[in-house]
Amino acid sequence: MHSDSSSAANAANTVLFEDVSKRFGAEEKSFTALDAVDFAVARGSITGIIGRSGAGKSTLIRLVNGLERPTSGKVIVDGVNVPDLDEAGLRALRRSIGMIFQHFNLLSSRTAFGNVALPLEIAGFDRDAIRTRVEPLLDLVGLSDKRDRYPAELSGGQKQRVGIARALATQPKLLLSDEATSALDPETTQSILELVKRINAELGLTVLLITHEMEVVKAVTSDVAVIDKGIIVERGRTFDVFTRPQHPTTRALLSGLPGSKLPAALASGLRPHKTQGGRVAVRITFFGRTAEQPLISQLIQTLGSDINIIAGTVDEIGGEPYGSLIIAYAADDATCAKADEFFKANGLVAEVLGYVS
Ligand SMILES: Nc1ncnc2c1ncn2[C@@H]1O[C@H](COP(=O)(O)OP(=O)(O)OP(=O)(O)O)[C@@H](O)[C@H]1O
Repeated sequence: MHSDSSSAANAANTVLFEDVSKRFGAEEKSFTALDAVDFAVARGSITGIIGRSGAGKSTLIRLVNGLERPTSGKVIVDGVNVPDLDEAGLRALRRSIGMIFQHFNLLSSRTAFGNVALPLEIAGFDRDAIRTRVEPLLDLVGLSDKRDRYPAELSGGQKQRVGIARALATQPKLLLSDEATSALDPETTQSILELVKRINAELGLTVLLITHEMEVVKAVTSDVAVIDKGIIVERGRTFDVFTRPQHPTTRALLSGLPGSKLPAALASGLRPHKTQGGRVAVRITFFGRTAEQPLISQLIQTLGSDINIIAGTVDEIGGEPYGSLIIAYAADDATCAKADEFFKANGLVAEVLGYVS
């Protein structure tokens, strides 16, 4: 029974963390970097891990390629528990995992071609086999014309493309990305993310990325986990987590996203408590089919009173559209009860932001 369910879990997931804890330091002064983490990275997904500095993101990723050992629990990659591997097993594991980094980690003495070839040389491929493998990879990342350039002659985006081609050289099943776009400008970030998405779709590669950039998670990931002080506090489909964040840490991390900030005039006028004859400001989020219905005119009819539309945005998360609208209406109990009933009946997520006079 148990082995059936675990083999099903291994088929569906490239990485499984089972009750993983990691403590650093001696017993009495030890520091818990990861605490009872249960988390799966679905095969073929682009999964993001977000969290504040020091939350445990890098530790989590270092457990996957065996650079750290868990204090307890299992880290299963493609059906194999990484802490059980010997040196030869770890070398084979690392060949099956590609990794890209914030500062690219290219060898300055080698050309683009030479950097991509390096893991193949280490794995013992001959010159012809290396050329056959490297040239299509340089082509895939759009750098065929830069094959003989040294890193110093390449832009940041081009260096990261070399890093991606190098990560793919040993035909890994899993790509780990550690802040890979954090040193790049927004436009270059966008083009690197497009490349990661293409690789994920065309090669069926599972991608696990850690980042502090919420825009990156929003643009490319299908799934996300939020880590806070070593504990996974929230996880799910990126669309669900980003449109309906439950945990205060998630809300705080997402508050920096464009569109989630309140217009300055509204923010300065918001009060936490009702005032006599005042109005309530509410953010409504629309998804899927609800976005297509004439909900505002229906709401006006339902409430029988005027509604101010204060701000609105339409956006996309992981390719799925959603809209958000901030409105204000009379804050008396009867109107609020009717509005709540309307939101519930129409499957709308409504969040009270505060009160305005
Ligand atoms: N080798 C180590 N020895 C002792 N403590 C460590 C060690 N490695 C990490 N830590 C601690 O574990 C915690 C988690 O570190 P980690 O690098 O995983 O965080 P992070 O979320 O990746 O942070 P950042 O975004 O700043 O890179 C931190 O408090 C860190 O100081």
